[in-house]
Amino acid sequence: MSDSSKEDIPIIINGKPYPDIVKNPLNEIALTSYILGALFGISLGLIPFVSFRAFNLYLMALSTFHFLEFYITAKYNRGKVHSESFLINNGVEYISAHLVAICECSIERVFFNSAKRSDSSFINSIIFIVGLCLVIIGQVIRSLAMYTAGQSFSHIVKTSKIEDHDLVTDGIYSFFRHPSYFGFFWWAIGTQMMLLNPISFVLFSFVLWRFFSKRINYEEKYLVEFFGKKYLDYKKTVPVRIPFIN
Ligand SMILES: C[S@@+](CC[C@H](N)C(=O)[O-])C[C@H]1O[C@@H](n2cnc3c(N)ncnc32)[C@H](O)[C@@H]1O
Repeated sequence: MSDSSKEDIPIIINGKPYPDIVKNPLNEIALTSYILGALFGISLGLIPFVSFRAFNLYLMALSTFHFLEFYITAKYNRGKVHSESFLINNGVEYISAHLVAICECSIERVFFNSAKRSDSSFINSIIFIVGLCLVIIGQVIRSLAMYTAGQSFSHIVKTSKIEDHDLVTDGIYSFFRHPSYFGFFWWAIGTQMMLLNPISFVLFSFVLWRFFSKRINYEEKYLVEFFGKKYLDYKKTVPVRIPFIN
């Protein structure tokens, strides 16, 4: 993921953390927000005129996700907000996975048109609806996690404890041990179900599961180091709820 030098100690003004203007070039933030808003608006506006509506919904889900990553950080964790908080530059694997998904649905749309239609069979309709629900629920859980963790949330895993990092065990963290990962996992899988993309569905499930399994292990080593027995007790009582990750 991104460069850790962007996550330094926050600037404090009147006792409150304030977004660092150097890390938040206003022209870049404004342009990124404009592009994400335009993508959302154009995709929504074209829905009545296109036959593959799931693709428009997918673009709307993508633009909403990236907008909210920045917005929630700016609102509830403003000392840590920076231009990369949009998480658009989320690593080669992330961008490649979405490019593969777009290629898959374009190719299948040309060669297996009826199999891509959510109204062509009962099974397709169910997969599409479940996918849409996962996207919405996944997004809500992810955003709620960022809001609940507040200043303790950081897009980059902390390897040394900073002063404003408290252990969060309330709200959505009392039901999921890693709610933002749980939300992202199902959001991403949901996008591929919505698109009726069998290959990317398997690819996303496998790659994300492996990524979060390793990431949680790594993250928890530091959480135990920072919070000791408190974290171990929390770990014992609250599950991750991503299948086969303890
Ligand atoms: C990208 S956030 C993800 C948080 C959490 N894993 C989740 O899925 O909601 C990563 C940062 O959150 C911190 N973190 C994870 N769980 C935490 C908790 N329960 N309380 C406080 N900080 C936590 C980690 O130390 C790490 O620096």
